Amino acid sequence: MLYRQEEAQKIDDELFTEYAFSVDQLMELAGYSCAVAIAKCYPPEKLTPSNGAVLVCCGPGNNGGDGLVCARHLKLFGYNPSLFYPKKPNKPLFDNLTKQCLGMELPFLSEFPGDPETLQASYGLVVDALFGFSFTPPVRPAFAGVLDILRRVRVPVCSVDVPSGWHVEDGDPEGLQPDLLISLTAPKKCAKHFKGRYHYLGGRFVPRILEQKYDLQLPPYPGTECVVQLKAPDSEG
Ligand SMILES: NC(=O)C1=CN([C@@H]2O[C@H](COP(=O)(O)OP(=O)(O)OC[C@H]3O[C@@H](n4cnc5c(N)ncnc54)[C@H](O)[C@@H]3O)[C@@H](O)[C@H]2O)[C@H](O)CC1
Ligand SMILES: [K+]
Repeated sequence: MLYRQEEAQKIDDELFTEYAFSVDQLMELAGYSCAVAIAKCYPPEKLTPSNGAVLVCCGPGNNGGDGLVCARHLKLFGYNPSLFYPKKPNKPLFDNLTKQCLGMELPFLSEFPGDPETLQASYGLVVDALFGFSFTPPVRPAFAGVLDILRRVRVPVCSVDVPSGWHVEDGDPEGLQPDLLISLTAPKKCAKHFKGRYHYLGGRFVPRILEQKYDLQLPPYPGTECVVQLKAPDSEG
């Protein structure tokens, strides 16, 4: 079951109000599941360049927060993440997530690599945590250049929840084409346009009653896993 932007926002809101979760809690689980899905698809020892360098691009909303959490866990999993975080909101949640990353020796870039070639010479993977389910196209100028470079890089791009720049329901055929999509809570409608090799669902925190209310029909997570694979490359599937 694929769901609409408005439903995604309602479910999110209910998790915080009716079910009394805090944003930090859900963001930790969301970002952690992204790091786990990335580690399953691209083990650090197989990345080129061989130092496990990953560029994590974080946007101004909660999708960006998921990116900060994901970067921290990637570091613990043996990757070498750097962050690009040009528009940090002035809120304790994002201050703390930033401090945690700095405390774990993750560098923050002052400028985005100027072209796809420069980016892929230094990083074997990009995490796209720029925009999630609250994005409305077209992208504003501040992020247009970054999205254009991400659209053209040849290293795999892993998108958190929604490929950035895509309409949450209609996608964007000319836009970014990630190799991995990690849908959070439940896949949004745009996921039907996803053409990459790997699709995972993460954010294993949805109470059964909420799942039934929105008829999410979530696939069963295996055992104690925090992610479930929805699409594998043809050779594996
Ligand atoms: N319940 C869950 O599944 C959880 C999901 N999480 C993640 O949170 C995002 C949604 O976060 P939200 O803060 O609502 O919005 P976004 O991050 O998608 O973006 C808002 C941000 O973007 C700016 N913006 C919007 N449109 C444009 C545009 N056209 N150009 C430039 N900028 C734009 C807007 O001004 C805001 O600043 C969800 O996808 C998950 O990734 C949580 O982690 C918790 C649980
Ligand atoms: K994203």
